[in-house]
Amino acid sequence: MNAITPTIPSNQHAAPPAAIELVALTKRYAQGSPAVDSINLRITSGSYCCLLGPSGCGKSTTLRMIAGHESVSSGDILLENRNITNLPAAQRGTAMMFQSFALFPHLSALDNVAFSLKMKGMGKAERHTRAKDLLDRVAMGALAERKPAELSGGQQQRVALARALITQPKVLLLDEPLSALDPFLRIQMRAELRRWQKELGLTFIHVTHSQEEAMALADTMVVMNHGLIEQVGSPHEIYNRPASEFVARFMGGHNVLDTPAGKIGVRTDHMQLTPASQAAPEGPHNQRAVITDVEYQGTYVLLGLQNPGISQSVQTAHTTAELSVMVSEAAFAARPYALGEAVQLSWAPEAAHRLQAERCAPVTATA
Ligand SMILES: Nc1ncnc2c1ncn2[C@@H]1O[C@H](COP(=O)(O)OP(=O)(O)OP(=O)(O)O)[C@@H](O)[C@H]1O
Repeated sequence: MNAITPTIPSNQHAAPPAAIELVALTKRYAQGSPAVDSINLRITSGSYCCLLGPSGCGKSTTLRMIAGHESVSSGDILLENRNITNLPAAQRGTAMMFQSFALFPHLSALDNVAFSLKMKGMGKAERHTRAKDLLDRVAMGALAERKPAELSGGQQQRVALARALITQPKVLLLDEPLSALDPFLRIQMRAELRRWQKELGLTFIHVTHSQEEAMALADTMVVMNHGLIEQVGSPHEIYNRPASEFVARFMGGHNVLDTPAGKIGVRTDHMQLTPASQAAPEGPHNQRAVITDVEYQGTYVLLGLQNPGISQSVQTAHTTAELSVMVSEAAFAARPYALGEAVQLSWAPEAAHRLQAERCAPVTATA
């Protein structure tokens, strides 16, 4: 165990209690950049926290270290101020729910849920009573005798949740729990997960690569990239004020524009289009562009645009960066734009905010 005693700032008493605190947590699998690079994070008790980021950013490694399924290279993990860094998984007060649910195929739903109590030596009658109570709680009591293969994906997920809860964890860890489900069921089960978390009042830490899933579920989103935390905030904060170019691009729905003052982000639905013939004088909050793509999306039309006047020979990844503008269906019907049409793009100064180009140091973050 590392000899780290977390320093408690004098104003900390005002902060809500942390269920999980990561202190300079690092995982190094081999030479080179660490998979998780000295991250600091406090996850508020009773909150729904989503760890989000592209493949390989270190989110699953972080979750596995919290669960005790992966050793820590350096740093500490505290659960309600108790240092659990080197405790065995079963003694941490966490439980894990996996992507594939990992149910035993030969056991009934009831025996799957009761399994860990059996391992602890609890008698059959008592463990079955406790397992049945939990199955009732997730509306699966009537199907308690069925095997996993006789259950739908959503029902299996409920059994997996009951199985994770039987150990009475303080923190439930969920590793891509919805990715095995079809898109309709995924949205339904997403709502159930959120409801369960609120009803149980537990801390959920949910790993996902889906921005939409994280936005729908999280009280707090933690966006990771290359083993570092890029930004921590509510879905509204992350979507409306992405801190860096990476977060703006990863979350989508934003244009990243080069200005003399540096890079700025503007939401695609916060940009206005004007036909070139009615363009205002060029200024810091507008730009010429040409329509290169028109996509009908139902409630809105997504227009792809490119800066004009850049010959093919000088185009680079930097200069060809595409822009998008989201126009309501009604506005597009009133004034449709055609491919190749020259326009002026503009935005209100308050719709733009500065972006950091890249993170160069780990942030201290509170979720
Ligand atoms: N057991 C391992 N041995 C060596 N390297 C590993 C191991 N597990 C993960 N890595 C590496 O650590 C980095 C982070 O992996 P991790 O699985 O945490 O990423 P992730 O963000 O969860 O990605 P994904 O969404 O693809 O699961 C990656 O570069 C990965 O290749």
